[in-house]
Amino acid sequence: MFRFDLQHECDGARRGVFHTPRGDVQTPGFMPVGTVGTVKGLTIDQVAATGADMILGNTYHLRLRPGHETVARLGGLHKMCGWDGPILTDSGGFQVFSLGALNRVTEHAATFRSHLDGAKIELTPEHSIEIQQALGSDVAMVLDHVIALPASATEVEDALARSIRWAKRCRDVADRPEQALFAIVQGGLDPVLRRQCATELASMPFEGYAVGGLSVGETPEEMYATAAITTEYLPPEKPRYLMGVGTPRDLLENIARGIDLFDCVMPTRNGRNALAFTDEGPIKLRNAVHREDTRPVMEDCVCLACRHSRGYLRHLFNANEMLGPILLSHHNLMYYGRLMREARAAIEAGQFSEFATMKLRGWGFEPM
Ligand SMILES: C=CCOC(=O)Nc1nc2cc3[nH]c(NC)nc3cc2c(=O)[nH]1
Ligand SMILES: [Zn+2]
Repeated sequence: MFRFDLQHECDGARRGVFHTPRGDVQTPGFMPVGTVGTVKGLTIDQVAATGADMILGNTYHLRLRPGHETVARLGGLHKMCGWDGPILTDSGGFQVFSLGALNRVTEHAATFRSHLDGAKIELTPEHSIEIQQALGSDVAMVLDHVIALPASATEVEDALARSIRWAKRCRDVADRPEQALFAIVQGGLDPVLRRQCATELASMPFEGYAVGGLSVGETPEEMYATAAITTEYLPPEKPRYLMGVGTPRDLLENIARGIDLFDCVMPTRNGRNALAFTDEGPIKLRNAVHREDTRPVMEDCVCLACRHSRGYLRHLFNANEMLGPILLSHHNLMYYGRLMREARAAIEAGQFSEFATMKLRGWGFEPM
C-alpha cells in the first residue's frame, strides 16, 4: 500500500518517491494547503497544474465545518474536492493549540471551543483518527500536544511524553491499510529531547515521520539545527515531513538536512497579499514601482499571472479585484512546485549543494 523508495542522496539531500494507493509523491515535494477542502482561490485543476502530487486538509477546520460526517456523506474529501491524488490530513493538533480557544489538555483529550460558534469539542487521539478516517485521507497524522514557545524544559518534556502516549493510542485505532499514519516528533529545540522522541517513535510502526514543533517563532538557525538533529534519528527508509515550513530558503536548507515533504500556507497566503516569490527574492506588487512595469513577475514562468504585466497585477490588487489573489497564488505555487522539481533534478545529478548555493544567493542568502 505505502512504500518509500529512496533513490538518490547528495550533500545531505534525499531524492525519493512515496508510493500511495492514490498515486506517487515525488520527493522532495511541497504540499499546497487546502485548509477547508480548497486551496484558497484556485480550482483543483489549477492546483494540479502547479506540479503538486499531494495536498493537505485540516482536520480541525473540517471537523467544525462542514463536519466530518457531512464530508463522508459527500463521498469523502477526495470526491468532495475533486482531487483524486493523495491527500494528507493533519490531526488538528496544531490548530487546536493555535486557533481554538483551548479549554484544557488532560491525558484523555484536548478540549477546546470552536472558533466559529464556541461549541465545546473534545479531541482525543481516537476521535482525531475517527475524523481522518471519515475524511478518507490517504495519510493521517497522530494527535500531538503542541506547545507554544518559549516553554520551560518541564513543559516541553511533559508535552513530548504525552505526544508519544497519544501516538500509541492513535496507532492502536488507525487500522485501515489504505490510510497511512505518520508520527510527529516533538521536543522543542532541545537536541537530547529530540533524539529521545525520534528514537522512541522510530521504534513503533509508522509509515512516515513528521518533525513538529517548528516554524513556531524560532530563528531559522534554530529551525535548521533542530530539523537536522531530528532527521538523524529517524528511519532513513521512511519519508520525513517538516510541518508548516516554509520560505524557499527554508525548503532548500531543510532538504539539505534530510527532509522529504513540506507544507506551508506561505505561497498562497502571501499570494493573496500581493507578495510574489521570484529568483531574486520576493516582490510586493502593491508598490508604486510596479505601476507601469510591462514585465511579467518572472520571464520564464508559465503560470496564470506571468502572462500579464506586473503593472496589471498591481492594478488588480489596488482595485481589490478577486483576480489578483487568484493569479498570484497560482504563480507562487508554481514557483514552489518548480523549485521542488529543480531540487529533485539537482539531487539526481549529484549537484544539490551547487544548485542550493545558486538559488540562495539569488534570494540574498549564503548557505548555512
Ligand atoms: C499538518 C500536520 C499535522 O500535524 C498536526 O496535526 N500537528 C501538528 N501540526 C503542526 C503544524 C505546524 N505549522 C507550523 N508552522 C506554520 N508549525 C507546526 C507544527 C505542528 C506540530 O507540531 N504538530
Ligand atoms: Zn508566474
